[in-house]
Amino acid sequence: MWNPSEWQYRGEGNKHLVLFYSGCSTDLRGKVIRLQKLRSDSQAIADESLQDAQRYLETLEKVFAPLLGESYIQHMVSVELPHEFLVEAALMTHREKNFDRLSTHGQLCDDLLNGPVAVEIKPKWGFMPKVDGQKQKTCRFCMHSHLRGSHSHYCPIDLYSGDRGRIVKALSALTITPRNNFRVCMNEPFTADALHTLLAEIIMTDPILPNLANLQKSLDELDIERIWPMYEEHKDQLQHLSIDDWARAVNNFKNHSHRDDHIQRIMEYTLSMTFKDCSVMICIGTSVKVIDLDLKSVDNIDRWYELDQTIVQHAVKSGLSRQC
Ligand SMILES: O=P(O)(O)O[C@@H]1[C@@H](OP(=O)(O)O)[C@H](OP(=O)(O)O)[C@H](O)[C@H](OP(=O)(O)O)[C@H]1OP(=O)(O)O
Ligand SMILES: Nc1ncnc2c1ncn2[C@@H]1O[C@H](COP(=O)(O)OP(=O)(O)OP(=O)(O)O)[C@@H](O)[C@H]1O
Repeated sequence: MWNPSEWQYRGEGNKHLVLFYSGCSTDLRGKVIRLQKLRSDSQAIADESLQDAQRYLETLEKVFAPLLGESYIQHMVSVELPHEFLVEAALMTHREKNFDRLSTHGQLCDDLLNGPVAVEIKPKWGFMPKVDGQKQKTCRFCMHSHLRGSHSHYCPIDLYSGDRGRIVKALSALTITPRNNFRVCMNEPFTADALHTLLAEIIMTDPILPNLANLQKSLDELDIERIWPMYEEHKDQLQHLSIDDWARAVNNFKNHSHRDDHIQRIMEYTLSMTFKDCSVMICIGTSVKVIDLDLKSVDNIDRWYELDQTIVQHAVKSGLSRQC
């Protein structure tokens, strides 16, 4: 079953390598395996890899499905992989190798880029925060692009706008400068115009983008500028959060309760960061799913605050006038 020559590279991020099945087994046809990249300083042994893989599935079920809706979450099963398979799989990376080995347990799931036309969009931040100044004018993505000196004309606010013309404008910008925000897999000939028209239709009728923007915004009501001081005060109470703690925070959020609880607000902000960084997989005519729903750690809050300040200060100092 685990013959490495029957698996090929599908994609990878910072933390996972994804391979698709190209062999003859009917059970595995149309599947991918998602493997976690580990560094040698990580202590993960087989047991921990199993726990990590199970933890990911449990987080999807208890934290992200209740927020996003079951239908957008892809079904996954945890599988154990033989050592020889992992050694060969590690050689398939396309990035400069940023890991020492792969976890012994991975997730087997449907290949969402396997259809006649499939698209992966990492839409990023789809709302303008309620903070005076530059943040009211220019969206986070455009300010970040400006800091990076990027030539991309993609603005997420266009993509999330619900307006056909603006959606097509965003898709055209993504086609010219896809960066890590856009990937198209086509097994049928399609012009860019035809693809944009089809995608715009799906984006306008499927509720996924409004839902994502709404989650990003309502989980981030206070902005990092108010979250960071709360985090500095409560850091010590935020160690070792369990999946059940996160599930409780989701429940509180959905019930509009614990609005004055700082820990609750910090956890909500952290959840919003996953929704600002996930990807939407559109397999035309088949499915729309959300991937890369990894729970971010609250330990990132210092870094997020620093980056936020760097991005905004650069926009202000350089007189960025863009209105999103
Ligand atoms: O901060 P951002 O908006 O640049 O997002 C990071 C992403 O950069 P991007 O802007 O999409 O190129 C970044 O993507 P790349 O590595 O650049 O493909 C990661 O997704 C990163 O998440 P993590 O730290 O690996 O959990 C993302 O970091 P987080 O901020 O979500 O922690
Ligand atoms: N079910 C799937 N079907 C097809 N391709 C997939 C699937 N899951 C992931 N991929 C591809 O593999 C890439 C990496 O997967 P994933 O986003 O899970 O990795 P990651 O390391 O967690 O990413 P990041 O660095 O953004 O956190 C995706 O961008 C996508 O191109």
